[in-house]
Amino acid sequence: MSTVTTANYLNYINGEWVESTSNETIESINPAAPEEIVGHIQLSTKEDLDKAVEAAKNAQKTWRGLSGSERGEILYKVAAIMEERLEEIAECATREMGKTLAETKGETKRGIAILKYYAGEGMRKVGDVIPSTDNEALMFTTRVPLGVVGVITPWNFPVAIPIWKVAPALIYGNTVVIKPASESAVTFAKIAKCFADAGLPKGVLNMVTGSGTIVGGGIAAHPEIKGITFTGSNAVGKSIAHEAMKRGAKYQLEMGGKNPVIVAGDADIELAVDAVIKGAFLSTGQKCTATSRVIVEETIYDRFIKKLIAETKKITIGAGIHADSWMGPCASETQYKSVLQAIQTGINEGAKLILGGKPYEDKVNNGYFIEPTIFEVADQNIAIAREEIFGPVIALMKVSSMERAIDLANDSAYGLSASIFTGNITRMLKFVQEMEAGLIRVNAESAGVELQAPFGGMKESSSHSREQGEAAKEFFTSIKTVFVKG
Ligand SMILES: NC(=O)C1=CN([C@@H]2O[C@H](COP(=O)(O)OP(=O)(O)OC[C@H]3O[C@@H](n4cnc5c(N)ncnc54)[C@H](O)[C@@H]3O)[C@@H](O)[C@H]2O)C=CC1
Ligand SMILES: O=C(O)CCC(=O)C(=O)O
Repeated sequence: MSTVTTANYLNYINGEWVESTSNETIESINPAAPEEIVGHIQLSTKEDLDKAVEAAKNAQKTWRGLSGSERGEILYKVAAIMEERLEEIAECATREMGKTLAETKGETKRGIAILKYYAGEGMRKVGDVIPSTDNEALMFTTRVPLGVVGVITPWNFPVAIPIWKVAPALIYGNTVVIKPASESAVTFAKIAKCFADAGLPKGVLNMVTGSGTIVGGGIAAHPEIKGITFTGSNAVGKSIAHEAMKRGAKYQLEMGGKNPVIVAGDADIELAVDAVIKGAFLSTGQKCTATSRVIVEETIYDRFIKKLIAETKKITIGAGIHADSWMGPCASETQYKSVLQAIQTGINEGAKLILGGKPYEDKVNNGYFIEPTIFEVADQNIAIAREEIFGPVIALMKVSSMERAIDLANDSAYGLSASIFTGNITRMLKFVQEMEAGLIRVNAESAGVELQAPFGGMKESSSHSREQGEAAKEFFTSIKTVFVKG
């Protein structure tokens, strides 16, 4: 294992590692041991951002002029370098935001697979031939990059999310300015280094770290940034949408979820319990696709709860870097406090706490650990049943019919992911038809998306666009319809 470093991580602008003009840095700390500084990152200024945007703009013409396969070759090299540095990147991500090493290794492998997928995309078709009503003409579509794209990413998937935005942006010929979340910026600096070491031309990818308002807000408002892709909270997502709309920029938002799992009377209880525990508590519940509401048919409710409690009690909590920890800490003090507050609100609003609900005491390092928490909820209007918590908390609800289960599941401002556990094909099909969610999962946990498939939500979970797979092309390019007459 590598030693902990308190190195200064610089911005990456125009192919150079540079300090911010502010001469100030922010500490990125280990949430499993908050005294430990993982690294110092730049507290950047608007001036730093402007330089990055200028570099990206200058690099754009040459970059878009390369063939897709030439751009793809570079992404394959980045993937190969990341493979060599997998342990270092995963370990850094675990130290920075707390999820277990098994999870960050899996996530880094996923990042590498995404790079390879989009490297291959450079050789795939970009348009269609469409029959013209004029039989002497040729009509077809082609696609062009947007230009400079701004990427604003969260801390909960410090490797996969930045890569699933940057890789498609680059392969379709855009240049990028990225602002990673401060809680995971050291990890992204290590990823940016892989791009640099793969020989990406200067200015094609630029990283500027710092405050959400100054750098993130600056990206949203910058007149030279033609597209913004964001994952994070609903409040910030909406502010980005307003800024982008004011100046006619394209935007794509992936935001919250309050993802339901329906457990029908005929469900395989063992399978459902296993999926609920993984969906709700892996990554300490800090996924937009995490299982948050569990809606169980009354005929199996008691058996389901008994098994859920028994299995949840087996969860081992501790620093993600230790192989025997199954669940790490919340990613930051802010998250820790906000989850404890949500639990208290649940108690105050009359939900029945049946397991957990307290900080998990870590006498050695005072990490931000919280026990896996399960509430029984009779009133679906209380906050714990409606608001995204982003922590290890489940709201359990009992229903008398599948109609009621689907109504309850749909009674949410969000619509990202939803699962059902049943062996009954009629129930499955009804769920597929009626559930208002971008990701429909049958006999599978609510989290865990495949990189080659479209990802995104309905209602307030996204800007109604989709990321990943071929869907990424829709955001990162503009279509041109070409009519040619000889
Ligand atoms: N959908 C998802 O995957 C995520 C959802 N969240 C939700 O958001 C809550 C708060 O987490 P935060 O880290 O504070 O999320 P956030 O939305 O504040 O941060 C996400 C990214 O946006 C940037 N940002 C912050 N303010 C900005 C602004 N005014 N303009 C442009 N960019 C800005 C941040 O620096 C970060 O890079 C969580 O409890 C969770 O409910 C958070 C992270 C990921
Ligand atoms: O479930 C997943 O694998 C992806 C989740 C995600 O994109 C998120 O939490 O932001």
